[in-house]
Amino acid sequence: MEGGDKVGKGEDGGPIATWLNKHRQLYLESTRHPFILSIKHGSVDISSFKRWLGQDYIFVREFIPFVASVLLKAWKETDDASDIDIILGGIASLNDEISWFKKEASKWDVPLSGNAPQKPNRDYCRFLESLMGSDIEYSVAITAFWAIEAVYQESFSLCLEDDSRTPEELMGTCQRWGNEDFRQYCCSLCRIANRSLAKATEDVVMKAEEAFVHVLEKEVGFWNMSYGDS
Ligand SMILES: Cc1ncc(CN)c(N)n1
Repeated sequence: MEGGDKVGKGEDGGPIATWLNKHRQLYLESTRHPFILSIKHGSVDISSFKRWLGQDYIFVREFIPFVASVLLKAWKETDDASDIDIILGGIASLNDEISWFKKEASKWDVPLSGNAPQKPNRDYCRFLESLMGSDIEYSVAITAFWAIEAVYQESFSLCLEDDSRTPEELMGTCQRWGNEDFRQYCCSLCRIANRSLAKATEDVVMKAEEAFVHVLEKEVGFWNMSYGDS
């Protein structure tokens, strides 16, 4: 891992490194959002955090079948069986993640049932569903999967840096996605995506880049939602 590469950023010179530069402004908007910076600076409004927590639980419930669809595409299309092991590892950790959400929600008195998804969440989940179809190639789906994980990894690792003033009671949340193991997992997903893209047609590579941009846009919308009335 070259120095300076914080998250799996296509350090193996595949198309993802190119896209991260080409769409740098949007990538920064999604990974240094004011909501994340407010956690890092210790100025976060707890009602924003609680709104994000309730909405993210709804998102993760939709994310599980999406990851399962990526696993199925890997089984059908990949030439490297280790892809399946890595994606399966991601599904296993989602099982633990659901338990974490339930514990965290009860700690903050955030109701998880009867919580309606707000429009940015509904839009994001609809986008996930659009990627689950058998008409969507593995290269496109695995690129979106990497991007979704990488945005959270980079965002929450910001809140763990030495100069952070992250409130103690939010450290568990930041460590969940900001930790080194999750960064390594994102690097693995990035390598898988780059390897798949290297063998893809120009048209599929273009669709994967569009999916990458859509993920970044949906992530910005998701963070914005924590401010309420969206
Ligand atoms: C909106 C969102 N994006 C990404 C993640 C990380 N799986 C998440 N939990 N929620």
